[in-house]
Amino acid sequence: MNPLTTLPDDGRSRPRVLVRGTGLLGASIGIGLRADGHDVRLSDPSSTAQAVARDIGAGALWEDGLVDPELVVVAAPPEVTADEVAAALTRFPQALVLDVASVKDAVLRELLARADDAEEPLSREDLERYVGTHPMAGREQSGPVAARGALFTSMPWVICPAADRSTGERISSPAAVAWAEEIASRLGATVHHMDAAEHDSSVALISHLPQIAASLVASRLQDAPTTALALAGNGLRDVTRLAASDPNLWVQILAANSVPLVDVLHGLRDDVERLIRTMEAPEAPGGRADIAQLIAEGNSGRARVPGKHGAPPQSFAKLAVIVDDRPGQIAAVLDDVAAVGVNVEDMRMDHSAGHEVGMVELSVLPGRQQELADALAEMGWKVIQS
Ligand SMILES: NC(=O)c1ccc[n+]([C@@H]2O[C@H](COP(=O)([O-])OP(=O)(O)OC[C@H]3O[C@@H](n4cnc5c(N)ncnc54)[C@H](O)[C@@H]3O)[C@@H](O)[C@H]2O)c1
Ligand SMILES: O=C(O)C(=O)C[C@]1(C(=O)O)C=C[C@@H](O)C=C1
Repeated sequence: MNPLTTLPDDGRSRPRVLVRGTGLLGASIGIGLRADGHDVRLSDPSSTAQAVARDIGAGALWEDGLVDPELVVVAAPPEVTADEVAAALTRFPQALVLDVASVKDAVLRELLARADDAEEPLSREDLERYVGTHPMAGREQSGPVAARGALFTSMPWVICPAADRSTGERISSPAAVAWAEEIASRLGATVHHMDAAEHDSSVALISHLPQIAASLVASRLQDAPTTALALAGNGLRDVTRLAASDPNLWVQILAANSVPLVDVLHGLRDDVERLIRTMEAPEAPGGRADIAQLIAEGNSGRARVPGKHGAPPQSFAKLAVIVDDRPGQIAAVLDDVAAVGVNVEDMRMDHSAGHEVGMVELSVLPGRQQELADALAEMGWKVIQS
C-alpha cells in the first residue's frame, strides 16, 4: 500500500499495522483490526502495557526493524502525540500515520511548526501521509485491560485531515484520508469530517463539559456521610460515571482545549448563578417558573442527542428484569431475550445497596416491549415495565 496513491477501493487489502501506545484505545484498535484480518504489531514504552495488549489478543509485539508497518496508529497520550506522529512519519517513509488523540488543533499546530522548521527532519511532504482522527468512543477506565474490540461499533469517528492553518489548504493526501475513513469503518464506526478547530470546539461542548460536570458533582461527595451515600440510586451513578476517568489523561485534554472550553464554562456559570439566585428565594414571583424553565431547557437539549449511527433521537421502551446478584444471571437473561428474537438497543445493570438482587434494565423498540415482557415472564423472570 502507498498511502499517497493507493485508494482502499477494492476493500480487500489489509495493510500491516503498528499500534504505538497500547492502552485502552490502542489495544481496542488492535483487537478490532486483527478481527478484520490485519497483521497488527504493538509497541508501548511500558513493557507491561504492550505485554497485556498482546495477551488480550490485540496483536503481536513489534520487533524493531523486522517488519515495516504500512499503517501506524498513534494511540498515545495527547501531549506526546505530535512527537510520536513525527517520529513515525520520518522513520517509516512509506507509511500512513493516524493519531486518535482527543484534541486535534494542538497536535496539528505542533506538527506544522516542526515541518516548517528547517532544523527538524519532518517536512510538509511527510504530512501528506498524516491524518488526525478522533474516535468518539471510550471509557472512564484506562489501560489495555479495559480494551474492547467492539468499542467503536456504531460510534462517531471524526476525520480531521491536516490542513494549513492560515490558508485552509489540505495537506493530507486524498488517499491517506480515504484510508483513515476505511480504517474507522472497518472498526464499525460512523465517519464524520471536520477541521481541527471545529472539532475542538465541538468536543469542548459534547465531551469535555460532561467530564467536568461529572467531576464537579462527584467531588461534592468526598465528605458526604456514608448514610447519605447509601441512598445512592441511578441518578447519581449516571451523572458521575465519567468522574472515574484518569486525571493524567484529562489534564492533557482540558489544557490543550482551554480556549473553546472557557466559553462553554462561562455559559454553564451563568446558568448556575441564575439558578442560585432563584433558589435563594424560590417563593419570589417568577421563581417557580425559572426552575421549571431550567428543567425544560435541559429536556430540549437532551432531546437533541442523537441515537445510534447518528440517527435522530429515538426513545426506546424500557423494561427491568429482577435477577439474583450472582454470576451468570445477566447472561441467562440475555440468552432468553435472544431466544425471543428481540434486539436489545441498550442495557444497564443496577444494584441497590444492601440488597441481594439486581435489576437488568433493557431498552427495546417500543413495538416489541409487551411481547418481550410476556415471554420473559413466562420463562419465569420477574419483569417490571415502565
Ligand atoms: N479514553 C478515552 O475515552 C479516549 C477516547 C478517544 C480518544 N482517546 C485518546 O486516545 C489516546 C490514548 O488514550 P487511552 O485512553 O488509550 O489512554 P491509556 O492511558 O489507556 O493508554 C495510553 C498508552 O500510551 C502509552 N504511552 C505513554 N507515552 C507514550 C509515548 N511517548 N509513545 C507511545 N505510547 C505512549 C502509555 O504507556 C499507555 O499504555 C489519547 O490521546 C486520548 O486522548 C481516549
Ligand atoms: O464514554 C466515555 O467514557 C467517554 O466519555 C468517551 C469520550 C466521550 O466524551 O464521548 C471521552 C473522551 C474521548 O476523547 C472520546 C470519548
